[in-house]
Amino acid sequence: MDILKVLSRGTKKSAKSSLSGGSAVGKLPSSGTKTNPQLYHDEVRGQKRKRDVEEPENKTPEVLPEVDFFAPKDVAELKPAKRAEAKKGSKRAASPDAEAEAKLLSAEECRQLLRSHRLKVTLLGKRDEQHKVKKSKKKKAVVEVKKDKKPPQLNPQPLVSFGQLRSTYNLSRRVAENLSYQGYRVPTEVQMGSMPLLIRPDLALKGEEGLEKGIDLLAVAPTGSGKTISFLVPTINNIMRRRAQEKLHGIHELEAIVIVPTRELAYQIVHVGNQLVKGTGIKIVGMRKGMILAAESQDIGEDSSDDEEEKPEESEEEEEEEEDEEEEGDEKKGKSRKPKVMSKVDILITTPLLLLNFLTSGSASTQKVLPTVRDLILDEADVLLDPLFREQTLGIWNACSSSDLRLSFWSATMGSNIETLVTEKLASRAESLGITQRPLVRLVVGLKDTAVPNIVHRLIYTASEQGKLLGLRQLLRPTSSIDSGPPLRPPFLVFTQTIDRATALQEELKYDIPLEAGGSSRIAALHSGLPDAARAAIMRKFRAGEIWVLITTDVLARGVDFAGVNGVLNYDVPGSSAAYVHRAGRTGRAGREGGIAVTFYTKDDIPFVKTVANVIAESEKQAGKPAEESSVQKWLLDALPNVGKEDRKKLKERGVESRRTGNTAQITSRSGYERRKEHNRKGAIEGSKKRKMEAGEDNGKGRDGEWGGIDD
Ligand SMILES: Nc1ncnc2c1ncn2[C@@H]1O[C@H](COP(=O)(O)OP(=O)(O)OP(=O)(O)O)[C@@H](O)[C@H]1O
Repeated sequence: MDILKVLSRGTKKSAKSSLSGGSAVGKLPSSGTKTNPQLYHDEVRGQKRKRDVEEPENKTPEVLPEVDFFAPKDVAELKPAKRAEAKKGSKRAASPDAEAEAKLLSAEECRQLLRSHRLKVTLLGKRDEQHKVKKSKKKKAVVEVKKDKKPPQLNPQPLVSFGQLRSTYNLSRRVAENLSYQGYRVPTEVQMGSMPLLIRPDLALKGEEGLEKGIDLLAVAPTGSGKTISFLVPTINNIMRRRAQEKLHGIHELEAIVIVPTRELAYQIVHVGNQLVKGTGIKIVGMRKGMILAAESQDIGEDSSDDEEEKPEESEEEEEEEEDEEEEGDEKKGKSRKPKVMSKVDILITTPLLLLNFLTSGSASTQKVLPTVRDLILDEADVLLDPLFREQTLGIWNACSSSDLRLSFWSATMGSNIETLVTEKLASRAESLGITQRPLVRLVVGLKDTAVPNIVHRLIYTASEQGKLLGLRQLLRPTSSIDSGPPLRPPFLVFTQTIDRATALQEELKYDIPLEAGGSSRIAALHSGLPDAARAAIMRKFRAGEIWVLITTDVLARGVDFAGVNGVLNYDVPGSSAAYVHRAGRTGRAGREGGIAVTFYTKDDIPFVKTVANVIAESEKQAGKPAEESSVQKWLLDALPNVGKEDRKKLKERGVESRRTGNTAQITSRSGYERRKEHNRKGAIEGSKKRKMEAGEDNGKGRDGEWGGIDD
């Protein structure tokens, strides 16, 4: 019965959890222990950090609230005293611009504070020049050019506390209150760096010629570091400020679009956004198939027939009901659902193809444009600008025709190729519109690209595929632990390379959990081959703690926030270092300790393990772990072969080849005879279904051009 006890632990919501048996267990993400969301707070030599002196609210982590990990952070859940406190705080803080300026930190204080939080802000823009030189000159010349043209570093005002959003940056009172209700106490590094830049660039970049009017932003910050709040709060606030200035009350106009790679992430952002817009009148909507938005047609130069078509006014309740239904999926309602005219959307959250389909629907000679959009946000920008989605994403980007458009790009991983693409695209857009290009600022938290510093990493070699299965079963046992480190405890995520393998692994493990503990209902598989309703239901159950082991593909690798997930198991090696970072980053969110990422590898994976091993080594280095204690010893790093460019590309696109076909593609503990018998039982219909699914997966996309699995 031990397994029941162990698995039940993951679902407890109280900080005084029933976890027992060692301090490591007490620190699990699901246990609700206090945490500090700031990953980096190095000492600044010879200077006490100003925020420690000035901001009592910021003295924490001791006073951080206990977190109810799986529950939505709803205002209604907060105690009345806390609500009143939040309200008082935000009212008290109102102040005019002059006062705000007086509160700004000196340039040196900014520099010190940014440095102590490992925040690096640079002005991009000259890179294209560097690249041209790189191609045409010899190596020596390149080095010289690079040295000379290092992008200039900036020291913008960092956000020292959330209270400052109101007192210094004049954030809308409502939004400040809503943010306060979330229970956050200190801004994370990415919030420190980005929010002033996006809310009040004139203050944050005071004195920086040409930047005060506003910037485009490329932000690279670790997984789970609060990027969603970083882009949503400024976006909401900018809409409110502009409407207040122009005395536009009670209107709805599509002003901001957030593009994300998966529908799970879209729903999640709608949910987070809805907490922030309560009482503001702003509507955040998730894009759905058949939804019609207000748009202009580019070719005929006037509104097309379906533009601005008003439907009878809906009551707030009706609209809210519709949004709630999104999570349930459209399938339930059948295909007869009519396309709907949306007249009330201020912020749209969408996957690329859904919106592009709308923009390109209708006559082939017309293309719809969205001139009212002033904020275009690419969350998980590197994947959205990867060749897989690039055309779709750029299609939307091109349709946002406002000369005031502000762009921001967010991810935990951003290759230099993406930076170059963004820089070039911004320049060509400015040229074609005949406008001055906004400056592009890059903000990096920690070291660019490569780390998940606040979790434990383990690389485990098994002699065969069967060994991995045994290993996973071992991990499901209550007494097991990995080496001498903390055990992997449910709830956790298991990543496989393909949809087939996810399904097969679920089949294989479903009787491993005793009936008394919920049996097979505790294990589920989620992938892009499932209908919307099933995906939404699984997500809901996992968040509610009803599912303990969720087997999935890379469809859940990015952005999805399961605060109480204790660990990630890479049953199959990820296809790139970025894929490892994003998968591993599903645990240890908001600085929570005790998260663990385990990666199994077999001899088939050896050519590709070095990328993962490097990320682990870098993560541990950033976390301050001495090299001799690293879980990837130097001898292993030295011994692992380097991966050639071509192989890396192939792996990224297709995964480990042998796992797509043949014996090692199967996950099973059954004998060959049993497997053949089972195989013969499968009918032709089943076979054709499977082929369709594989076709969708082959190009890395699931249905609707969504992020589906392999690739990164
Ligand atoms: N200042 C804060 N203090 C504590 N928790 C926070 C803070 N800001 C955000 N969070 C919480 O941190 C978690 C992760 O936030 P979010 O999903 O925005 O991360 P992310 O940076 O977008 O991660 P990813 O790169 O994986 O998409 C969320 O549960 C969010 O509620």
